[in-house]
Amino acid sequence: MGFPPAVLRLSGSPRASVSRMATAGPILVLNGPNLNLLGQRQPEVYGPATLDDVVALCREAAAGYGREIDARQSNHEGVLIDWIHEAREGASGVVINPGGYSHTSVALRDALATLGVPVVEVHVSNIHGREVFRHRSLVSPVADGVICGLGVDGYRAAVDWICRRQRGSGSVAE
Ligand SMILES: O=C1C[C@@](O)(C(=O)O)C[C@@H](O)[C@@H]1O
Repeated sequence: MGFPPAVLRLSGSPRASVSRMATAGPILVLNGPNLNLLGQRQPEVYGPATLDDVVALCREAAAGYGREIDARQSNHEGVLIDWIHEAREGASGVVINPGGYSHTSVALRDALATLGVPVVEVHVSNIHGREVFRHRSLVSPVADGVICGLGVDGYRAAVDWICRRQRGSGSVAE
């Protein structure tokens, strides 16, 4: 059975619920290769919003819960991995659009699998309605939820979900 045009799969996986919930730290919003070109790149696929717009809407969503965003973008796999390692120390959650690395990077997946905070994978486009090579994400199995096809609103939904599930947990609990 295929996915409908817009896919929102958010599961409360045991991984995040048993994990370290450090809600004091910022939510890391990580964007991978070519996402710096949002708004210019294939607007018929990715829409008119820019990466700055994405960051602004994430900050707005987080601010509603008194939370902060740490937004970063890189075109380099190793840099993204280093930032995920950094997130192990202080981030309270990760929203990641791995771009093309979603479909190729075992290393990125392995880095994400080391995290003990909620991870949501976001794709602006509906990857399941596009080329077959985009249908499989190596990252999805280690994410708590996957949102695709909602345009940049998917980022807002991801931040909102992390904030909601951590609301009230306040402090670090092992
Ligand atoms: O760079 C991207 C963007 C994307 O992650 C998205 O947001 O829809 C989908 C990927 O297949 C593509 O390589």
